Amino acid sequence: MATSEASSSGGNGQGCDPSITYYWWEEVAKQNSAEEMWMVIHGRVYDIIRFLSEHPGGEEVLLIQAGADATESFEDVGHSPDAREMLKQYYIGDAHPSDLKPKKGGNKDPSKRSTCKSCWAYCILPLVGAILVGFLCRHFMADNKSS
Ligand code: HEM
Repeated sequence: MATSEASSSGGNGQGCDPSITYYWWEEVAKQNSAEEMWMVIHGRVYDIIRFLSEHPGGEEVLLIQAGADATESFEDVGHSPDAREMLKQYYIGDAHPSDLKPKKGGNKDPSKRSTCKSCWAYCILPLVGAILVGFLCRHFMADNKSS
């Protein structure tokens, strides 16, 4: 179960409801053991350890999503309203609204860098092309004049 230490983790941030326990993504990721297994679905944190063996879709799929955001996988399956109702009994709090969700496949910086790279390519390449065409035109015009 959630510890009081975990539950005090920053419920006083901007736009936070004092009646809700907020968890940082880092904390959620750590709760991935035989005693506690947390996952986030639509920004809400669930401790699904009691549900593991009962899940009609099997334990395996839940284990893969443990400690992470399972929203996409949960929705992909097209769970029934009953399944959504069941979620409530495992709810322990919300993912902290001011915490950034960890991205799959690395942090934000590399993707930022690649965006910048492509931006440079988009700006510089046409410029170099235009200069090259200008030089070629001048070269051919000079050739025509001299002959
Ligand atoms: C705590 C969260 C979850 C609950 C309460 C839950 C509940 C259920 C329930 C009740 C069913 C039976 C079918 C239905 O009523 O929709 C089901 C099936 C299934 N669930 Fe979940 N589920 C959860 C999370 C997940 C996640 C994260 C996945 C990831 C892929 C998943 C994959 C599946 C699959 C593959 C089936 C079988 C679907 C089928 O046989 O057609 N579930 N789940």
